[in-house]
Amino acid sequence: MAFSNNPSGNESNEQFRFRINSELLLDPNDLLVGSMIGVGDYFTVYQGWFRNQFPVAVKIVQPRKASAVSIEEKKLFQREVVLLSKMKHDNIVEFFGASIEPQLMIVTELIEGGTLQKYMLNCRPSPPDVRMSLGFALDISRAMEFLHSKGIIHRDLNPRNLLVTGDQEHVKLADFGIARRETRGVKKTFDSWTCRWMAPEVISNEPLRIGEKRHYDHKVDVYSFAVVFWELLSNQPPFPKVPSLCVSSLVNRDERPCLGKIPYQIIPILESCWDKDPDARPEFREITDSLTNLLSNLTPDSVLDAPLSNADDEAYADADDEAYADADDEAYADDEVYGDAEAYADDEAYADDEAYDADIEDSENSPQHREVDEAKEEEDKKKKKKVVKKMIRPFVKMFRACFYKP
Ligand SMILES: Nc1ncnc2c1ncn2[C@@H]1O[C@H](COP(=O)(O)OP(=O)(O)OP(=O)(O)O)[C@@H](O)[C@H]1O
Ligand SMILES: [Mg+2]
Repeated sequence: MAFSNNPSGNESNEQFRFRINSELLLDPNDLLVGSMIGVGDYFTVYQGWFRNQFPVAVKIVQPRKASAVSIEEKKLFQREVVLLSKMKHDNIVEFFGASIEPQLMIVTELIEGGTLQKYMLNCRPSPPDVRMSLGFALDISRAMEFLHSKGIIHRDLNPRNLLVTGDQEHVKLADFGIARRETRGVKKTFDSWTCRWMAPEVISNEPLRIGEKRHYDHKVDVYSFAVVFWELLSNQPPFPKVPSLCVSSLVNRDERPCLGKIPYQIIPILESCWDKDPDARPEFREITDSLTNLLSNLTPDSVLDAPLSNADDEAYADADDEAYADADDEAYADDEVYGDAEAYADDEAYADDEAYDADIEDSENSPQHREVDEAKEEEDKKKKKKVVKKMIRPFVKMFRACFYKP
């Protein structure tokens, strides 16, 4: 790939001097950049080769304005370079180097299994095997334990920022774009979908005095971990029926994702991790210990027990049906696997649409088309209902957002 415009060489460059240790910089001529593998808010990510020897991921800052990288973007880039270069851990994406010219780039190890979000979409409707979920949760906990030991809060822990290894055995933490040193942090802007993983103290709607900042600490990551862990066990998006705008008031009223299908042994871990009181949440060191114990007591035949509850079953069936599909649409808009996720969400609908069209065509051309049996009629009705649901979904979403009261 040819390097396009030179975003670091523009007027705002004069106002911002990079302070990146030269040891962290690599020679861009050693890089071969290939096809695109992901798009985030700040970066477009490409598969590449370093010195023709090993594959790498090349994250290139994508300026919001086509012509220039803003100072804000340069600061974020610099912050990510500095943080990532210090994070050497098996469950954190390995940093190889960065480049300022001809473009702002971060080069890391290539993780071939895609995001955890994509992995879970591919598993749906079932959750991953419980051993696999526990293993992934343990990987995440270890990465976070390491991060916190360095005094860093991630602040954006969600399945889009976790990558699955090529052998699908492990996950690694990626994307330090909004991580920061712990200083009883202040709120940062975030997109509405990611608020589903954010702790109540971060997304609180409580009014602030002028100049006052919202305070929180590293325990916000413990809350986010709990939501990701819950997702791994249920393979449901958090709060599928709730519009993003309303999640904040819901979690601040102590509502949490449904524990109906979660094994008994894991419920206490989730409940403590997403406790409203940050001080009541455990440290990752303790979570790592609990998960290690759980995993080591899990023999090949042992099954973790999930409570049986009809009410929960119904709730889930309901969520599976319509709201779940809504959530997928909403959830994965403007996401790097947007194509995949939308294809996934739409796949079913489109497959249904096509099947529906095909059915109508078949039945019209068939000499026996008047003899459609009851089961078939029922099936057609269901398909029509789905098509109508799909059509009115945007309006329903709008209504929910306007009138939703938790
Ligand atoms: N090391 C890697 N190996 C493989 N794919 C990667 C790697 N790093 C990033 N990606 C892909 O690129 C996408 C965007 O990367 P990243 O999250 O780092 O960028 P971002 O701009 O900070 O995104 P966002 O703000 O949406 O979180 C990831 O979701 C993932 O699909
Ligand atoms: Mg990201």
